[in-house]
Amino acid sequence: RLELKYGAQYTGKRTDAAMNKWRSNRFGQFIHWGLYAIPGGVWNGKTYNYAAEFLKSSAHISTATWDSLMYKFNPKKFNAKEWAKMAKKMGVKYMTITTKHHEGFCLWPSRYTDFNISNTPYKKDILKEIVDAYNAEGIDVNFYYSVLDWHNPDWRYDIKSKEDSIAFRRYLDFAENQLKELATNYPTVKAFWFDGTWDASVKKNGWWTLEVEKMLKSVRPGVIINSRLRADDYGSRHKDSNGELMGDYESGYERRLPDPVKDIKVTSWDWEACMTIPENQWGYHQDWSISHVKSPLELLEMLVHATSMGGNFLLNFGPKGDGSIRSEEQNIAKTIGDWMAVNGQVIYNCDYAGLKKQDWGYFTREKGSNQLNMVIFNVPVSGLLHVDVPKGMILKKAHFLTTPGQQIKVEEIAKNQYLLHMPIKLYTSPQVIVVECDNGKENANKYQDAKT
Ligand SMILES: COc1ccc([C@H]2[C@H](O)[C@H](O)[C@H](C)N2C)cc1
Repeated sequence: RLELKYGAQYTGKRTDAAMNKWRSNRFGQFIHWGLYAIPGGVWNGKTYNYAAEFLKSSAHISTATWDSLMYKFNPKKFNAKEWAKMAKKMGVKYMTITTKHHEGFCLWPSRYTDFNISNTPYKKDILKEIVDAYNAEGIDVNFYYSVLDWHNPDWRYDIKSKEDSIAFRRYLDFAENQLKELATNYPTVKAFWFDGTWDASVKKNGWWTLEVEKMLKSVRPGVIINSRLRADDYGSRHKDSNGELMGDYESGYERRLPDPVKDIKVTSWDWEACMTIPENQWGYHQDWSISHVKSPLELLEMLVHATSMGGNFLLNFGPKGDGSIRSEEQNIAKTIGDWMAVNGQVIYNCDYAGLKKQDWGYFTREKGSNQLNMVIFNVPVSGLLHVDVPKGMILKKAHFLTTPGQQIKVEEIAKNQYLLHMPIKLYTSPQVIVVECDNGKENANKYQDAKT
């Protein structure tokens, strides 16, 4: 083991109330909103297919030109309460919003830069409106903050000279001041989602990433920090040079999910996957025909997949420059929300159930419950759902969540093996079966192991 000054500060999952709430939330809404939403991936009549929040670099736009978009930020159709109501109906328990993305524009009236909402035609503290509206709906609010900052002249991608280190030190002080400002002025913030920390300049300043984590936790006790902020003494990120996870949860899953077999070890730490609806657009893009756009059921399966492996799922929305929400996103919020309204109990406060993954779908289990949840996406033509249970676990009764009176046949077919008989018919949405189980006595050894 290496002696580290800036490595992981503790091992194992946090079990305090704030982290338990973060974990039980399971489903969150990511919001990417900034100046990039105004052009929406199109510049001088040309559509750029790369991520819309990167248009400044895709279209080689000067900082002066890009920054003048600030004078156009006046979202006439913005209504924080409507956003929050839609999110509530979608069934999210938390929301993470870009307070400042790589462009450096701040959605709050920061005293550390003029490149902020107070100098737009909108003027008002739009971040406060959003935080208040979501909190009023009972939704926790987290702040995304990009350390990478294209606007601030003190930002450096690497430290190659004395001048670089002096400038970058100024930048780190600026960023720490902004973070302290956010943690102080928005006291209900529950977590910080750091991004833009992959460059050499940050990796060479692991000490700062720990200082920021400590500062935020002293200003806002209980606050939760993602692993993406952190670099250790040797520039190792997310996990320190001893392989220990830094921050409070792993945030490396971006537009991908851990494999239910190969990555089963993620069940031993907290983690979150963030996901775009198109293939790779976080900020609003005018033309979604340029890539695959995930369907509501595709995204719902990802949410269940994440829960089944003990992780959170953060689904991204990119509001338009005028503050309205595009119809595809409204439709996804409605469809997922309708399912969550009936079946949310297999997601909220649920975790990895400890059973082997099966083809038909995913297991989840509520903390401390003797009830096993089965969420079925792939109905076998036989109607027979195979379940392998850990030694000592016994399956008793089963029924569809929505029809508790109608039993589903549970047939023990071999040692620690069951088949559940699902009525064969057309299913057009993910089905939920709840199974009463007993973790008690050893299975009666009534089956003969093959002599091999
Ligand atoms: C270089 O590849 C990148 C860099 C940054 C990202 C940013 C996106 O803009 C979005 O904010 C995502 C969460 N983040 C990783 C994505 C891909």
